[in-house]
Parts: sequence; structure tokens; C-alpha cells
Amino acid sequence: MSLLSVHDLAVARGGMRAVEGVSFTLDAGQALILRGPNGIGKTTLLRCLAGLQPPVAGRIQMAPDSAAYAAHADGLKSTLTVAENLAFWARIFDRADIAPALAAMNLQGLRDRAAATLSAGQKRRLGLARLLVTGRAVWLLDEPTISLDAASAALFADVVRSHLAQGGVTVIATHIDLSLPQAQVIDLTEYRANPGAPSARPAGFNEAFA
Ligand SMILES: Nc1ncnc2c1ncn2[C@@H]1O[C@H](COP(=O)(O)OP(=O)(O)OP(=O)(O)O)[C@@H](O)[C@H]1O
Repeated sequence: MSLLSVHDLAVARGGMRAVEGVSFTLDAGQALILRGPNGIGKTTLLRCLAGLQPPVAGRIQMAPDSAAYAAHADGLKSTLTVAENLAFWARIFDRADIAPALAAMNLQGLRDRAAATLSAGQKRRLGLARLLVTGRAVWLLDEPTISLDAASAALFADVVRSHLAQGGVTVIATHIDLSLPQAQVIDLTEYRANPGAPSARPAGFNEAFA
């Protein structure tokens, strides 16, 4: 069954079309890796998939409320502890148990530390652990292993493989090899937009709120 289907998508940022003509389909258990140089449009494409901005053209088909987006920012509440941060998100997504998320990202020993006092890699581990309390099937991940050491990156790759094994899907912008078996790969360089193409920014669109 297809959980995410994208047809002939074009996306723009800052009034400029970034990439166009992107199509792919992800069935349960499948992963897509987005590659391409800095500035090509990986984040912009993920933002469109996450519903944070509208595409310029094309179609995105996904069940409502099925996506979880892990952006560059970790989105943590700095005065809350690790456990409180996860419990906050668990409540938002109507989940009770944060223990599996703490264990999966090796956060048990940090559970009572305020997020503000964590190292960059520890914050990233907590940011990624949030995915596990969403219960969402479609994970949209923007360079998830930034700041992670090799062991933590391997831990996160295990988390992603387990998500896929349970029938989830993921789209990951990454420059490193996460060793996901049979992942599709799209290099966005091949989809770089024609500089003359209209960005078609919708009327009333305001970047500050996108
Ligand atoms: N907030 C912004 N306002 C205006 N333009 C932006 C903004 N953020 C990114 N851009 C531009 O949009 C284009 C696509 O950027 P995007 O962040 O999607 O690229 P990327 O492939 O994710 O890059 P990276 O590998 O560096 O993360 C780039 O030309 C970039 O300069």
C-alpha cells in the first residue's frame, strides 16, 4: 500500500523555484534518500511534504496527519527535562509510554536533565526520540544525524530500520550513508529548476509564516 505518493512536484523558496518534476511513491516499509549539494532544495522539498509550505506545482498524496517532521532545529523546550520533553510530545500525539523512545535513543541516563544542559548530540538524540512518540507512519527527516557520533548515528539507523519493518516509510535528506537496505535514492541535482521558471508564490504567501 502506498503511504506517500508525489507526482511532478515543483517547490520554491525565497521566491525562486528550486527543483521541479520530482515524482516518487513509497509503499509500507520503503525509504527514500534525498541527495544533492547545499542549496539544491532538499529542505524545501521536505517542508512541502510536511505541509509547512505549498508546492508550486504537482501533487502530494498522503493520509491526513500521517507525517512527522524532524527539521534542522531540535524543537526542544529548554527548561523541561528530557523525560518532560518527551512526555509533552507524547501527550500531543495521544501516547502514554515514553520508555521505548528513551531506550531507543539511549536517553535513560539523561532523563532528568534539563534540555538546555544537553550537548548538541544529546539534544539531537532527544529531538529524534520525539519521532517515536508521534505514532506517525511517514517520517520526514532533514539531516537527522548532524551532531551525532558514529555510535548514535548507528543507533538512529536501527530506529529507522525498525520503523520501516513496522510498515512505516521515510524520506531522509542526508549526506551520509545510513545503510538502509533497498532505499530509493533521488539526487535532486537532476531536478534543478529552470532559472526562468515562475516561482508561482501563492497570493498572500508570507515566508515569515511558512
Ligand atoms: N529562509 C529562506 N529564505 C529565502 N531563501 C531560502 C531560505 N532558506 C533557503 N533558501 C534558498 O532556497 C534554496 C533551497 O534551499 P534548501 O534549504 O531547500 O536547500 P538544501 O538542499 O536543503 O541545502 P543544504 O544541503 O545546505 O541543507 C537555496 O537556494 C537557498 O538559498
